[in-house]
Amino acid sequence: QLSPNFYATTCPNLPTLVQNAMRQAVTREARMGASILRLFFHDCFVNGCDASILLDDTATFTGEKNAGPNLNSARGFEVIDTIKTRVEASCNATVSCADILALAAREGVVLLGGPSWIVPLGRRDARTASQSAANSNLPSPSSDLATLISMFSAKGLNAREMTALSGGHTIGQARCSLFRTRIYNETNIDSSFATTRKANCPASGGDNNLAPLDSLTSTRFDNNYYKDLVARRGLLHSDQQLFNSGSQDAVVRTYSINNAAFASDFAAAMVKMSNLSPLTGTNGEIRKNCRVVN
Ligand code: HEM
Ligand SMILES: [Ca+2]
Ligand SMILES: [Ca+2]
Repeated sequence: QLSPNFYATTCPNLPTLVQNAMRQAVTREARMGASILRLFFHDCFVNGCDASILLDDTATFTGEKNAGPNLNSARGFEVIDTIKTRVEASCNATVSCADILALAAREGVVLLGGPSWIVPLGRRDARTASQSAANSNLPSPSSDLATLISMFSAKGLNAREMTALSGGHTIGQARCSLFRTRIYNETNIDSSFATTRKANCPASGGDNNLAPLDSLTSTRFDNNYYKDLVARRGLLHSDQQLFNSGSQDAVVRTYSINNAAFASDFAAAMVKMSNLSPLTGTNGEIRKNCRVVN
């Protein structure tokens, strides 16, 4: 139902506008490519790719930004605002925030050296958001493999697609509070890796100290994340679950030695995720400002 050509006549320079703004943002801070990718994931898993995550809370509206997985964690909203402002200047009241986020996520990945894919377009923006769905539909870093598989399966994504999408952790950072238990209490971890991470993540305090999700190339979209998993250097409990004598070990091994296989599976799974229950036709709206309903 979505189509890559949706704005071909109504906003032909849309891809260029998004690309240029993302290039500026990622040049300023490489991590922004990661942050925008994560925003898109957190949008799509909560009532579909409808830009629900972009809505600000107000006195009378509870959105998703303060849900557990997003609070003090989701970032990059200003970049989406900048893109939206430029797109409105060029194609007034035409392009949804949901489509801008989908395009920006791809650009971030491409700018950091990852695969490209064709983004289906024509999503419209939600007039609602759900903090409770954000709390219940997004996986936690303490999730076990069975939970990860079932949460992705609930979104129509199989275990292999879950493992490929988790490769999003080849870029970006995580806070100490979310990996402390892993580095202090778990045994399926490389001991020198644990020691290194403990230096910037004390047993108590330093909750917001950051560490790279990929130990070597956190600003490069490559397959090193899977090499880390094979070496038991997964940062999050949920990461190492993908390589812990379970059903995904073989897939992780394949991706760890075959970047092309990872890149192509990741791209295909991103397209699938980007099709999660979009609002189309006359449903939803084209928001003027991504932070508020019209
Ligand atoms: C499989 C289940 C997943 C879990 C449990 C999970 C969990 C997390 C956690 C806990 C963080 C760090 C947040 C913080 O420190 O505040 C994080 C960061 C990140 N996640 Fe995931 N994630 C999952 C899947 C994904 C997927 C499917 C993608 C994208 C395709 C993704 C992309 C990212 C990125 C890029 C970052 C870094 C963001 C930044 O540096 O701003 N994650 N994730
Ligand atoms: Ca959503
Ligand atoms: Ca990497």
